[in-house]
Amino acid sequence: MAELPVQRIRVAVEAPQHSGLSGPLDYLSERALAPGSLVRVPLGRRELMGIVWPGEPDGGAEAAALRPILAELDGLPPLSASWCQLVEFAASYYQRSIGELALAVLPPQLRELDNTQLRARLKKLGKFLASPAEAQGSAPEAEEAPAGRPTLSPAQQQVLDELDALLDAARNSAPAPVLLYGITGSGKTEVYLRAAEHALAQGRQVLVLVPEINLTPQLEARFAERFGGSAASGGAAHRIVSLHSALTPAQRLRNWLAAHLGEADLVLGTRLAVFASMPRLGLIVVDEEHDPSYKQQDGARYSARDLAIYRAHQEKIPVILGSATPSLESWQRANEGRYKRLLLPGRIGGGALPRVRLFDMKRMPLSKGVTTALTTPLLDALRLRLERGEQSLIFLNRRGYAPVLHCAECNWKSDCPHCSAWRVFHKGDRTLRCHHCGFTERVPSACPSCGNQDIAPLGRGTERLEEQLQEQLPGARVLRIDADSTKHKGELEAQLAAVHSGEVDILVGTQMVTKGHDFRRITLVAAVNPDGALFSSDFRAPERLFALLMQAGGRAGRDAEAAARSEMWVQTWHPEHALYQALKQHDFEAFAKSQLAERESAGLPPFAHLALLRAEGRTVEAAQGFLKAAAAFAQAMPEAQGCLVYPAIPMSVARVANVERMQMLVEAGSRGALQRLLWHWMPELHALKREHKGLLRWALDVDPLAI
Ligand SMILES: Nc1ncnc2c1ncn2[C@@H]1O[C@H](COP(=O)(O)OP(=O)(O)OP(=O)(O)O)[C@@H](O)[C@H]1O
Ligand SMILES: [Zn+2]
Repeated sequence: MAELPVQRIRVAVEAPQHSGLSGPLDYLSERALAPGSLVRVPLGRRELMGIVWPGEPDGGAEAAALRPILAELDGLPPLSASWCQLVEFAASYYQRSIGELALAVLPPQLRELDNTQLRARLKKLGKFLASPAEAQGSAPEAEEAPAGRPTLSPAQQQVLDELDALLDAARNSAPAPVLLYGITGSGKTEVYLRAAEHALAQGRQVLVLVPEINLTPQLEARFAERFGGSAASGGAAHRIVSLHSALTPAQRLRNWLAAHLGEADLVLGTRLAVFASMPRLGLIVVDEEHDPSYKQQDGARYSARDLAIYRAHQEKIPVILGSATPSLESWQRANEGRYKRLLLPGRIGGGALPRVRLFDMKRMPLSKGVTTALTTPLLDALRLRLERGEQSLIFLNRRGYAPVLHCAECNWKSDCPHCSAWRVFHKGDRTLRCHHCGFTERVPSACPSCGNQDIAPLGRGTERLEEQLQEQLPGARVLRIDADSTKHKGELEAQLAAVHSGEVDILVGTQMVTKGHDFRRITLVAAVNPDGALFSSDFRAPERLFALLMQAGGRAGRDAEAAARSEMWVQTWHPEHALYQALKQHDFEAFAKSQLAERESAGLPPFAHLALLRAEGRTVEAAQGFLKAAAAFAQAMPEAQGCLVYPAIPMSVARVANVERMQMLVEAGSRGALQRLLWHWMPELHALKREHKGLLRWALDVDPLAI
């Protein structure tokens, strides 16, 4: 038999951008392969997974120089054209190579499989799917018995009607993104559930994004209760899977496969789930859309929220962004009419938002034996809750016992030898720990510098607050929830369950506990030390603080019956600050308006577009030298017209693990102008890296969140 002519096939492989291989590579195959198919190919001396990529092969190299595709993973339907397009867009927008991004967003285990292993996995998946649908993972029991489908509040009904109208009007075109602006406890989740029901009824899949892993169990439980096939859901079972980084590699692959094969109807996940392959996708929900966790902080620094909007547009499906404190980007787009703003103005049950009280620390009497966080009025308020059998939440965004240990004799402080930061005192395991590089030592019994026995903690973290509460309020059941208390699997779920079931009187925690949780018994939320963010050099710090405090306050009075006596306390040295004044009125709109006016006059996002170039070197000079050369090159580029390159400055924590870190901001009036500059600049940066030997790493962050 005559040999078939071999063909060129374009394959995306995981070659990092700096290798200079930015696009897919050509390989040879004896038969045509559908775009989106997974294949194994040689690259250098390695053999890797690749994805047959849509589009014409490069055709550059001689066929004789090309290598053959080794195998095709034939048990799976190919990734869809729109999935490939999403990846291609993200790679281009965030300046990464297609192959790097495409492979990085697949479940890690998938990349390792051969055909035999894949078949075994699919068989296992089949068994899993045959088992009765139940939430995957450890969804907590809902506290109250499921009430089935509640009657919608008039506001919820109106939102859903408007949503329907929007979809009707947008037949065959992409509906505008919906910004669901609803105060805390207004029933946004119920709106997501109904919108999901609608999509599921049409045979479509639904993707729900949440900012943090620890919010997935709660949401999963609510979706499972509604759609998981229990009596309350009316019997029709839908498969729900989650996708986040806390799953085992095997679970992640299984859930991904379930979505890809169209077997899972609902996918709940964190930012990485925005890349889930979902052939029947019909709705995307982004809960707490303002949350900074949607931005990936390394590798391809993508914003899952922004990609969700792109994906919805491309697939012509609705996307709902929900928040009580929308990001100023989204808020501005709604102001401009590009997003459709839908409003849930009141709490379910008609309860009020907690009364916000600002306590001026300058006028606070210092109570004996208690440092300033636990002021007399706060202790009284806590006692009152204890007497009434209600819960309180104290929010302090700093974990550990104290941020620094100090010797009053010689002024030694527990700095980290490797970072420009203090090591934090953790009393529980008697360590000094650097939260930047992880360097950990046992607490010295005397000052390492002068031998003084009397070294003392300065300041306070959650651990110390917990201890002080126990001292001041003996008998109160105090529980701390932060990254330290929840290191092990299952701890957070157990702790949250204890709060829900009323085994806790006072909850102390970092921002971990302020988000999303539907606590029913809290009537007092106190922020004891929030001022730091008011004076940050990051222009987004006030926006973040406002959102955090609104969200924290939103944990109080969620039960309408208790709403009237619910309070949010803010202990501050600056009660007159505009941010707190807006908070006092629960006035997000006034706050947004004033922030947007400031941003506009200062030429900051959303009125300008930013990229941040970061450089790391063993010395400041190495990092700076690279950035200076990069700036000089940019300034000479015709594409940089209308763009501004700022001088390089050290990052806020300049040295981490003995590496000096610098950053340089680039600003442009439009997205297009910024993208043009970056496109021409990137190849030069790769070349510059080779010239600057002292440079360890550089990275580009498009639309950076933390500056
Ligand atoms: N129509 C309704 N009838 C009765 N209860 C409802 C209704 N809609 C929502 N709820 C209940 O009200 C509570 C608050 O709703 P939900 O958690 O959806 O609010 P949210 O807006 O998402 O809050 P947050 O932004 O604070 O997380 C929940 O316990 C929910 O079950
Ligand atoms: Zn360190």
